[in-house]
Amino acid sequence: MDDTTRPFRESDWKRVDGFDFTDISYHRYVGAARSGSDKDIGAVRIAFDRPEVRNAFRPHTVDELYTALEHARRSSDVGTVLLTGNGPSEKDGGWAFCSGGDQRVRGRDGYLYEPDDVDERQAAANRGRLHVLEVQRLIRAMPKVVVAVVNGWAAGGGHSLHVVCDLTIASRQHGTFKQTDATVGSFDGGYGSALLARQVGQKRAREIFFLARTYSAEEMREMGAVNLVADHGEVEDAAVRMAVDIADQSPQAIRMLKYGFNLPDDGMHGQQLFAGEATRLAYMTEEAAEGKAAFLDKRSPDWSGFPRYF
Ligand SMILES: CC(C)(COP(=O)(O)OP(=O)(O)OC[C@H]1O[C@@H](n2cnc3c(N)ncnc32)[C@H](O)[C@@H]1OP(=O)(O)O)[C@@H](O)C(=O)NCCC(=O)NCCSC(=O)CCC(=O)c1ccccc1C(=O)O
Repeated sequence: MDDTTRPFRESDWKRVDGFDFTDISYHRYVGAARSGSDKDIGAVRIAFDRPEVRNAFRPHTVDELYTALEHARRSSDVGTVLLTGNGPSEKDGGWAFCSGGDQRVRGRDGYLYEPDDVDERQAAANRGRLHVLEVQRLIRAMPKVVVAVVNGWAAGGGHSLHVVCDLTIASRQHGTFKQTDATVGSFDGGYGSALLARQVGQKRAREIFFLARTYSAEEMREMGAVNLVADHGEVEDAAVRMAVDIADQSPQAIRMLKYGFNLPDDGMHGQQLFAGEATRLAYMTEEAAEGKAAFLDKRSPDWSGFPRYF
């Protein structure tokens, strides 16, 4: 197969209206015929769009990424988010998922907005930022399946983003993993390392961070941090096929499963998300409706019709 084939089939996607992004692209899947499904599979594609710097993110990129992810989170007809990087670089043909924080705009207290991006009223709040961690939390907390499509380098903070996604598909020819945080004096001591250790084991995770070596897609699959390796031109097709399968599952079951998987590692925040969804389900029962009705009727609730299940 020709490994320079582009994975992004533009005609199968429609740009999501209402946004004027510069550093990312945001599309909705409209290629039902090619996906093999006759229904809307509820998939969106969010891609870093800075291929000339291996899709490194600056604060403005992170803002846009957060905005698109939050839009996807709030869209009740979206079930799967593909997160990837546009490419290749026009400079040298290199492919990247994401190479982490843009080192050119790193200041002494975080990453700096460029002057044109700074809202004067918020100038003080816009000083050094490390808010890709907010994006990590959003990916973790959104009750949709987020699939990292690693079509090139996943380095530094880009490596951490793939780790925090629910599933990862990687390009056999170009998917390359390298945790460079420590090389540049950074460290993701949160999800990027702890969750990686859950995925590949403590010794392997420490090796990946402490040695900052380069790993192929196949090596990462063998270690357990990648679900599927596909030929470069087919990585996005493989991700769409995952979205087709996800669309066949109950949205409620997916929500409860994602929060159930997160719960042991996410402490009370994980418990709160799981419990919130359990509360939503409870509200849908006659039993909960009786509690509300009794309050509004100014009478004692009558629980006699509701068994004490065990
Ligand atoms: C990714 C590489 C291994 C790719 O190597 P190669 O294919 O040889 O390409 P290059 O020639 O190096 O790069 C081409 C071109 O791109 C520029 N570039 C690449 N990466 C970056 C970057 N991160 N920032 C700025 N520019 C970049 C490179 O300079 C070249 O430009 P030319 O003008 O053409 O020369 C390799 O590129 C590489 O190692 N890149 C750096 C990876 C890196 O160290 N990233 C930062 C890690 S730290 C981080 O991401 C912190 C993020 C964060 O906010 C955070 C904070 C706190 C906790 C957690 C996190 C978190 O990690 O999420």
